[in-house]
Amino acid sequence: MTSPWSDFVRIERTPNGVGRITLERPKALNALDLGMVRALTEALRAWRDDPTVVAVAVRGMGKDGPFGAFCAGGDIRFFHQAALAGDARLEDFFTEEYALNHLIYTYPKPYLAFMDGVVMGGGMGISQGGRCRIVTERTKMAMPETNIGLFPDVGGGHFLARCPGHVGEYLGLTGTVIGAHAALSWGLADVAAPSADLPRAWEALGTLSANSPAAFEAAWAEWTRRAGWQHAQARTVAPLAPELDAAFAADTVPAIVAALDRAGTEAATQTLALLHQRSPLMLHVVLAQIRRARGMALADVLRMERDLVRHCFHPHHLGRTPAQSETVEGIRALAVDKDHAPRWNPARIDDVTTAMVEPFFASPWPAHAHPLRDLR
Ligand SMILES: CC(C)(COP(=O)([O-])OP(=O)(O)OC[C@H]1O[C@@H](n2cnc3c(N)ncnc32)[C@H](O)[C@@H]1OP(=O)(O)O)[C@@H](O)C(=O)NCCC(=O)NCCSC(=O)/C=C/C[N+](C)(C)C
Repeated sequence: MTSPWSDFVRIERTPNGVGRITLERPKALNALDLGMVRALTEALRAWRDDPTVVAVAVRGMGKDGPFGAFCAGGDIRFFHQAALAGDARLEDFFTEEYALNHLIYTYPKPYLAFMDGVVMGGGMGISQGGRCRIVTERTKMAMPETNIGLFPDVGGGHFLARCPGHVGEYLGLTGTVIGAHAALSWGLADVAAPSADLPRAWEALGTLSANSPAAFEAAWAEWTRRAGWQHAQARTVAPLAPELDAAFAADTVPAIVAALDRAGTEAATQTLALLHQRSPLMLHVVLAQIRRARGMALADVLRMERDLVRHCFHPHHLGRTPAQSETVEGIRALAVDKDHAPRWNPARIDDVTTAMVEPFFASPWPAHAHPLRDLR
């Protein structure tokens, strides 16, 4: 049945105690709106507290049926409209989405994410905290937010900071799209499956016999091994190209740019071209976000990101209104006017100052009034 919170979320519980969720908004690549976030949260809380439920799985509906697309992130068109209209639901969305991400990370039962097709932004937020993150040859994974004048949130600081070497900075700043191989190598997936296997795997969830979450996890692991799926432990880590890793180790964005310029390889030149398309302001913010997140617990990372997203849409410290925010401009260019020509402000990486970046990290709320104060 569809959730009472959203027609875009189908919720079912199999007789053997597996909660199954299907995102059903294929025309927007299953982009998440507030109703979908609430539907997921309510289902997950109910199943967490139901002793007869042993595991949960989530997938997306593609244009030709189940699978083929997981989730392209938060509904950026809604962000744009809501920011321009001063719609208070935007703030609720941010708080509730981050709380959902935290719920998934701390979920006491196996959470399986079938990450077939597009997995971006908020799609990473509802999968990276899972215990079994399944990718396929069709997976297109990214944290593309610098392309829309935003930053890799939904726990991006947490999971990007934990990638090997300086992969996290590379992915977060450039928004590069990766496939199954890189996702497995860099700790962003647990198992790779042929997409053709997914329908029977989904059905198998309803047949595995397990009377506890631990027994389910063991039975599922055995099923995937028999199916010949490739587990992350079996892989050697494929590093980022050495010149990219060295460049993204630099202390500042201009120093990263200079290092890529000096390296001059094809990979460095392509990476440099990507960086020059992104919001210069947000490149600086994202570098600081990932570096700070390395020393922080998940709940603190999400609180920091909640502060950052508030400043992104209310950039008073830059003397700008919500309508003049870098994010509203980035979404306009990508998904509203679709001219793909954002007018970033400042336009040049070298023109971003510390005084523009540092206030993003000052919380607009005292600790006792923070919207995510209860996360542990
Ligand atoms: C590269 C993408 C994913 C796919 O490109 P494509 O060419 O294969 O498909 P197309 O762009 O035509 O998309 C099909 C339709 O889906 C709509 N769409 C796609 N993504 C979204 C989205 N995130 N929100 C709303 N609608 C979306 C797209 O407009 C098309 O609709 P029409 O046919 O024009 O009616 C490409 O779609 C893309 O780059 N999408 C954006 C990806 C992105 O930036 N994701 C991150 C979003 S921010 C986020 O997730 C953070 C959330 C946290 N928080 C809320 C707290 C800020």
